[in-house]
Amino acid sequence: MARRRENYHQFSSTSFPPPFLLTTMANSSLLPLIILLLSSAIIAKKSQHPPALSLNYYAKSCPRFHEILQNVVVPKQTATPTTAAATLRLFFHDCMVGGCDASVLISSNAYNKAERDMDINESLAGDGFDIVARVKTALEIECPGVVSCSDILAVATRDLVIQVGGPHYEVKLGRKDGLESKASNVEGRLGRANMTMDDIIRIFEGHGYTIRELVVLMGGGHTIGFAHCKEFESRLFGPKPDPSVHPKLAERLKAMCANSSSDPTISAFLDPISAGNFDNMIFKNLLNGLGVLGTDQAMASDPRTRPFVEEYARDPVVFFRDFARAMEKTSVYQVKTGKQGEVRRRCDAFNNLQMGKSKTTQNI
Ligand code: HEM
Ligand SMILES: [Ca+2]
Repeated sequence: MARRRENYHQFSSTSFPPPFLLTTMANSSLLPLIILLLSSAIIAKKSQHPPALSLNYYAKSCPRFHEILQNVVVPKQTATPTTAAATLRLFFHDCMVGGCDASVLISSNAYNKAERDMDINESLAGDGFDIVARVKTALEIECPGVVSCSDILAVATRDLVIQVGGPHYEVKLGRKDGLESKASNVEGRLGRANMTMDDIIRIFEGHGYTIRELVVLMGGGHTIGFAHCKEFESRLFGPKPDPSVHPKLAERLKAMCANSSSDPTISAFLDPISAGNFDNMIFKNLLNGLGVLGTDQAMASDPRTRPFVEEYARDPVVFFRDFARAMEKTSVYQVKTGKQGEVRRRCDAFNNLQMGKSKTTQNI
């Protein structure tokens, strides 16, 4: 009773409305907000945002990761200089199809026609697959089941780009290997050398790249490596030879590809002037009609891409800076973390060999 009086006294003498009523009012107006916060916290906990990638992901679980990788990569590139280009293309073809998740490394089996058996991937050179497999074997001895094939591919690519003279960029770690690899996922996600610039731009924009990034990636990618005759022959021999091919280059390529029907392995350097080095020569070439692929040459004629070709031909520092940024962006594209993937025991097979059996039978 006394308390009630006391309270009453407080109400009447100090403030109106009384504090307890104020709190209640405040509570009631905040109630929807509190409910919202609580429910979103519950939802967030349920959907458990996947962990982010980090630079020191293997610092505790496999501290010698990078050293072990380098012990395989450096001598392999020295002995087989085609490795860098093979690995860079492999990495790009992986990332563009379902993200950088090593899906391109999976071998087909009786149940599943995998990405690597799509025609566009059949020309991926063996050295890229080989380097990942060898690094994986070396790592499994020291830290079994720890390092993903997708992290190996991403870091090997970066190190090989540097080894052939390209720029450094950071590669965050913690990617998981994908649980799906279907040939039917590839179409429309990678460009082909006979496409129009409209098609190429559409594909790159679909992946979230600007036209500037398209030019730096395509040019940077093709500053090293080879193309088989079938990728550019129509520019030389077709009913209407492409007038944008420099006559001297046309002559050389024609002589080279004369017997390509009997030997389909014949290939030409994508950058005929400085093939082995990662440099901005490819852009200078394009301005002089020395592009081997039709799509590369088209970057120099299309008004949407030409300004960037000119800029990179002029300024190797800007080219390196932009290529590094675009590669760093590529390396985290649609990556899988946490339970979205796995760390494969071997890079060419899912841990569960029956993976996707029922879903993928129709691909065969
Ligand atoms: C839509 C754009 C692109 C098209 C149409 C294209 C097309 C091609 C073609 C036709 C080849 C020759 C393949 C062969 O005959 O074996 C090739 C090779 C290559 N591409 Fe691309 N490419 C594109 C973008 C890229 C990008 C963005 C990169 C990397 C950043 C890249 C990296 C490479 C490399 C390194 C090679 C040489 C592979 C080797 O020597 O083993 N390409 N590309
Ligand atoms: Ca992939």
